[in-house]
Amino acid sequence: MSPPGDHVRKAVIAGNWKMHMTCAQARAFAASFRPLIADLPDDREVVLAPPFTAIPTLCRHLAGAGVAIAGQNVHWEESGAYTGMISAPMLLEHGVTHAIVGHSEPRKYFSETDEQINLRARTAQKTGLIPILCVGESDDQREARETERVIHRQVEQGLEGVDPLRLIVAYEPIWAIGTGKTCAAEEANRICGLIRGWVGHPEVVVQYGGSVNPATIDMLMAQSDIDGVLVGGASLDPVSFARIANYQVPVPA
Ligand SMILES: O=C(CO)COP(=O)(O)O
Repeated sequence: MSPPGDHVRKAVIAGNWKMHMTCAQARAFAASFRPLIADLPDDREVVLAPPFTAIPTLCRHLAGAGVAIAGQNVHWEESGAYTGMISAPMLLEHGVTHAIVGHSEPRKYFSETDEQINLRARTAQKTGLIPILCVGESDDQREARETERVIHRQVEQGLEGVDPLRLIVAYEPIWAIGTGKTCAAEEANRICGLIRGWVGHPEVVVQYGGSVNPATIDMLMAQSDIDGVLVGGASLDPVSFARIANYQVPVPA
């Protein structure tokens, strides 16, 4: 655990657009978003993960704005017969710097395993991308009090052979994703602290994700072990995502 409010790690505010946004919509977003983040304090970084098709547009229209671009996934091979997939060199060619791996949606809809996710994370690092490894328990697992066991396994298997210093881990409880139910800040902080311990390096950046919005961001960022957020729905609107990026930690009374 870190002392409260002592953020030695740079905060990382990331948006995951999932399967939203055409190139035209990404262009309009960039035009509105750019002036709203012009004066961000330098204690934080902003990352956006658009769909693959909107990556070149977003890279071009946010050039010089201080926004890093992420892939929403990355294959473990650098090329090959994998119809429909995108490799790390393909992302790097456009200036992409990060890649989400192990998000609960591909885990659920495409049956991604911890072993595959580990291969993705390793390939990402090997080629120079920073993996954003997502972990988190389902509602049933939470009810069955399996949260710690599930996340411990995801961290241990997902990060085998992965360098903790070129890595972000996002704690995304599945029951909080897209439901409007943000995990209580103290509970999210507790799990993020556990994740830091399991990764075994105090400098690893640990984010929280799950229904983060402009009303909850300041309290989340006030927590000692939450170094940033991974935002879905609220990152589609430039005003709300800019408000999240411009978070202000409340000063204790
Ligand atoms: O899955 C998420 C980010 O990766 C969270 O999505 P929401 O912010 O829409 O709950």
